[in-house]
Amino acid sequence: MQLLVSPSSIEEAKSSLSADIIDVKKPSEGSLGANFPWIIRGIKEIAGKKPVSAAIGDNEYKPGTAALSAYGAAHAGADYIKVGLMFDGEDRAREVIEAVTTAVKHEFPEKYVVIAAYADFARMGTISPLAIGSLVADAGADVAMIDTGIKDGKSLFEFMDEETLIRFVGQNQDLGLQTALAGSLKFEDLDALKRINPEIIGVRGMVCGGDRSTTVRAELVEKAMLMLR
Ligand SMILES: O=C[C@H](O)COP(=O)(O)O
Repeated sequence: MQLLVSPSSIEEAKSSLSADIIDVKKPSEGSLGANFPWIIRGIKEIAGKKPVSAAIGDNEYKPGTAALSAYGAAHAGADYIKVGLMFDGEDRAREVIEAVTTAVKHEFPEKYVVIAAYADFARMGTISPLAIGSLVADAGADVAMIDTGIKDGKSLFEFMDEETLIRFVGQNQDLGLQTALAGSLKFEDLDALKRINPEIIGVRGMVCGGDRSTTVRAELVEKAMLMLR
């Protein structure tokens, strides 16, 4: 299980360097808020061989806009391009997933496309994460992800139980996809996450000391890495 940590600045990225994947985002612009291309590029420069991920926003149904954002993030140096689906409808999701995957893979076949839907989809009226697996696989994207859309402290586990998440991981594996799980995860959740065993877990609040609007702390990233090994 790889640990993905989401810094919002170059300074925070320096505190995140012991993580497996450095995920650039702008939390003030949403759960999967996109940061500036120069921040992605700057973090890529200090990340060395560590893979860099970039969130491109909690996208509404705008395939062209999402594709161009994904292309921009790939050009800025991201190895993983993370796309949130903040709308409803499987046909519309298929269109956006195909658009972003084509935008990235045409020029950068080696890069990973991560498609995220939200555990709290019911309260937002957006697509269920349980509906995206085949769409992600059909488009040739790589990772199906669940995060929480509204960051009010309610965690992934308040919306989805262990059994459902194990099923999600299994379905993705059958489709040849990796799974990423996130959403106000806490150190106390790590045992359950080990049992669920996704390829990637994503955190910010946990390594900020509980409040994701503060800053990433290097010692908490190291603690999480130790607990996962
Ligand atoms: O990709 C992961 C997210 O940044 C998770 O953030 P969070 O742990 O504060 O919910």
